[in-house]
Amino acid sequence: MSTHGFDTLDDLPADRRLLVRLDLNSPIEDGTPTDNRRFERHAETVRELADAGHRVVLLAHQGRPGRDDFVSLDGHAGILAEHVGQGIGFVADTHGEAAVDAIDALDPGEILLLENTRMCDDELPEADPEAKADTEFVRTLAAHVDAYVNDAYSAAHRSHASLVGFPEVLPAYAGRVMATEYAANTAIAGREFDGRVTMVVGGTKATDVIEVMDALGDSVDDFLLGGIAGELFLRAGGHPVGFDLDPERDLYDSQWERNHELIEGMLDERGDQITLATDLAYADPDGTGRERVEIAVDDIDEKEVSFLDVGTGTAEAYADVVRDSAAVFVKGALGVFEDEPFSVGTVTVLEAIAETDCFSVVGGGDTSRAIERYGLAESDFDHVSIAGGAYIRALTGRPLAGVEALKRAASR
Ligand SMILES: Nc1ncnc2c1ncn2[C@@H]1O[C@H](COP(=O)(O)OP(=O)(O)OP(=O)(O)O)[C@@H](O)[C@H]1O
Ligand SMILES: O=C(O)[C@H](O)COP(=O)(O)O
Repeated sequence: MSTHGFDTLDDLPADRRLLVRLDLNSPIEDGTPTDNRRFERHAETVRELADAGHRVVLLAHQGRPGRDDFVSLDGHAGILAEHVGQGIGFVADTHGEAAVDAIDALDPGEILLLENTRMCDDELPEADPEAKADTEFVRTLAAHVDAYVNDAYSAAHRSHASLVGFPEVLPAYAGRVMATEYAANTAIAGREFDGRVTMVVGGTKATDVIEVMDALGDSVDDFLLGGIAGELFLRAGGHPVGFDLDPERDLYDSQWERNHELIEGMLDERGDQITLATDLAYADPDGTGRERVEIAVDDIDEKEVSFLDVGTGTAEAYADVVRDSAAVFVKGALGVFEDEPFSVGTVTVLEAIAETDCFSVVGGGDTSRAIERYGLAESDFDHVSIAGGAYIRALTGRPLAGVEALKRAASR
């Protein structure tokens, strides 16, 4: 058993038929997943298991039902195979006859990916591990394998069937990514810093970050906000931003409903710790759609456009705070950095972190991609985590459901 209280691949017996949970949740462009660090890192675990002669059955999720990024894992199999350097079979079934037949037909060293776990009704919503273990999904697949490996650290904060159900009924082990990320993020949670501690908060998952901001209020001096969370805080301050203008897209309003009381309370009680954008950028509707236009927040008087980045003045002010910090934690991008005109906020802040001698962690499956995309060196950051929600929750010292399940399995 590892010092963290769970078993790892070092404890795994030979010649197993393994169910291996990865997190391949990726940005989807035109229905297809885009390659990213998650494939590269998980490929090492998968290669190690296949090379050792195990039969490897992979589980992963993509998106959420009802969202544009809720697609089949067909495309993921090909990208992962490139990184592993070996063919990966794919079956468009989560736990039916086709899935079970394909599992039973595996030879030693072969790899199979099953369909998006979230296409099975038993996977979501969150429930306690015993209830998840008692689902048809878990009972069916568990009967066709010998052991379970969880490598999906970045999804370990979710109490879903594929993360907490299997370790209740099978011998369970942490994969290499799980063990490495857990060790790094847990060590960060216990560190003390001699100087200002800053957290840069953005991205689309405002609900995740707002809860964590509330919990970390005593250990972080400055929160610098962008992305969807940033706009929801501006909305709470009475600005006409942070509303869904496209009825097809649900980015702001439901997260506002869920969090506005918490946001208002934080602004009242610790508003001096929270820095919001003073200018924002949007795409010129009269241009090609990619031309960047900036506007001061105080000059926005109607809900007319969707904002895609913080403004240049905000980005520079945030970079100044970074240069004056002993530690900087990033969760979520300050804008839609994938579209270069709207990368200014994210890249300006990341460059300031890279140039400054502060302790730095950049987290988030999407956000960590900005480092390579804009030519920054990973070595200029202390830790680049492929996890988003799990990494920031770890900073609060809160347990992760998937990790707790591995610990229970090891103690049985
Ligand atoms: N104003 C905005 N409007 C729409 N999308 C935005 C905006 N600002 C940032 N984003 C998007 O946020 C994404 C990154 O944040 P996200 O919340 O998905 O976190 P993450 O880094 O992927 O972490 P996790 O691993 O939790 O998913 C980027 O892909 C970026 O395009
Ligand atoms: O991408 C992630 O952060 C994880 O895979 C969790 O995804 P979720 O936020 O859709 O549960």
